[in-house]
Amino acid sequence: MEISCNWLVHRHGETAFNEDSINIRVSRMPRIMRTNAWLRVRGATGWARGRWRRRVACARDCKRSPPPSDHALTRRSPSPPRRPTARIMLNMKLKERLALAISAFLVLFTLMLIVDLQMDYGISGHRTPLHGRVKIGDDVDKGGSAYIEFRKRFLQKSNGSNGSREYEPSETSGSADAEPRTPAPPVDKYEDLQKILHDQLLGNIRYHTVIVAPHRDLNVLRPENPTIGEMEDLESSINASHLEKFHLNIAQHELYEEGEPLVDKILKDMITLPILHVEQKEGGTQLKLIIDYPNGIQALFKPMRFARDVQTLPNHFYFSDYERHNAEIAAFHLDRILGFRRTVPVAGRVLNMTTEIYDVTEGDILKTFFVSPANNFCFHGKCSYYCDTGHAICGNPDMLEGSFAAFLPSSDLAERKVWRHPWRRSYHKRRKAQWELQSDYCITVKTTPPYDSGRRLLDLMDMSIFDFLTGNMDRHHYETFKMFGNETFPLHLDQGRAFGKAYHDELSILAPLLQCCLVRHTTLATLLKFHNGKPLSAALRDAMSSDPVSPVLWEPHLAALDRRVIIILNAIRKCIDQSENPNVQELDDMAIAL
Ligand SMILES: Nc1ncnc2c1ncn2[C@@H]1O[C@H](COP(=O)(O)OP(=O)(O)OP(=O)(O)O)[C@@H](O)[C@H]1O
Ligand SMILES: [Mn+2]
Repeated sequence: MEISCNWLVHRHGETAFNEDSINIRVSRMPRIMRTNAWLRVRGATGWARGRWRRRVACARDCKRSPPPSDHALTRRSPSPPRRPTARIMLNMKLKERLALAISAFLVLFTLMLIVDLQMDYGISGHRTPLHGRVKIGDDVDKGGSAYIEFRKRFLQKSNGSNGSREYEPSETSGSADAEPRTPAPPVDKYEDLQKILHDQLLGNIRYHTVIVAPHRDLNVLRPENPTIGEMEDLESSINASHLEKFHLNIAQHELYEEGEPLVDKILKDMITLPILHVEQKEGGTQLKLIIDYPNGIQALFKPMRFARDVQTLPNHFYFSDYERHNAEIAAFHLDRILGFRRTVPVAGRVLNMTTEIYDVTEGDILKTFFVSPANNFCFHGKCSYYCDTGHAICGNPDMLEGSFAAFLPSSDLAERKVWRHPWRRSYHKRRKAQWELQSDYCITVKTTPPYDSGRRLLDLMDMSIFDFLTGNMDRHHYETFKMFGNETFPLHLDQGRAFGKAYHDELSILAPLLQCCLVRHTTLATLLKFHNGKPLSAALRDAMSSDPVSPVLWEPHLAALDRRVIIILNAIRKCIDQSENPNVQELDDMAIAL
């Protein structure tokens, strides 16, 4: 079986997948069987070689004299006459019969594969269909989540087939040109949701299964909220930089306080201070530079690669998408506007590549600088993705735009813990993650520390909303500050792959919210405020207008935000419906079946 799989997969040219599957199978066997498995593989090769030699010999001799076995058969004449097919089968040697059987099996298998693709249904159950349609979770919702139900309804109203929706430019409140548009006033004000919030504040609702009231939310209660400075017993000196002061002010429950004046000062520092030194950052997949300013201030630089209106290539997966510097800037402002305050300050700036990069760096990166055929100054650095001449970063002719993210405190001051995101994607073109296959996945997460108590699960709901708004599918890990233990906020770090598709709303990013049906009162209140008041697009546009590289976002991306707020509100409403009428899904399923 291992051999035939090997053959099949190689025919499709998928060596990596093949090696994986073979290794997994072999490594699961007991040691002695593993040896046998390999012997079988080796035996097969020897067998094939022997067969090839015999065929060559046969090509020389067979025509002249029939093989001895044929003579033997002709002598056994008294036996009763057989049907022609049976005779052919008998005349065949064992190995030829074997070969015929294998060929027949392969033809059948290929047919099954074709049928499988047509039906969009994985043969193994764990194999993702090869084309773009994504089947998420079981058909029947086992965990009381609203995911399947919501997706069905969502799709009934849309022309998409993959649990998400594609829009034509004319369909959205924004247009493909860069003209800002004011969206029409909302038809549905979500008064049902507003009423729940109101009742919660009045204390009329003590407990709600979907909306977590402020008096139950540790992010609001904050029984303790020490800062890094307090934990480490450090105070900033008079001549400390804004960034140092900012570091010491980072608290257990937020990166910075609402209205913190240091944030704007840090933005200004990163935009205006001279650049003293530049070095490529180790780790990560795409090129990033560490920028040194005077007074020990540092920033993480991501370069501009494309114009604002260049979207994710249709055939690119989320994990092979390029990073966009402007997504980092926009996500910082969005995080601040939404009141999360979990993203480091990020600003845009245009650099002179000669004096502000080339002249102040050293090492191997220097060897990657060149002048392009269009006479622009370019470099590509060294990294695991897109660091070659074909994907170089080029100035115009030597001026380069980029994002500058304030550096987090060093690990000497505040070590960070890296967590695998429970709803991380598979990062494989055909494999699915567990949450995509299991509709009651949230139950598994909810019962596993640190998601079984405290604020963490609610933080993931916020992150899912934040990422859905920006279209970021690349949330594989997240980080927290170790010194605060588990009861602390997760950083919203790395939004390089956000804002890639302005006309596509990727519903699967909302899976944590839809599978758990849980949201903070405060987060819902913020979304309703933008939906019924000044739209999120307008608030973000205003917030980013003072950035040196403004306009930071292409207008259709801003318009998408208002559209996505509505989708989130609908999702929350669906969750509430489901919690109040747990049998509603069964009824809907019956209705669909009829
Ligand atoms: N502002 C920052 N200050 C200090 N370190 C940072 C900052 N932002 C990111 N990092 C660190 O640098 C690493 C790489 O950053 P980032 O995730 O943005 O790059 P990336 O190339 O997109 O990585 P990946 O490909 O793994 O997603 C992160 O794991 C994080 O620990
Ligand atoms: Mn990244």
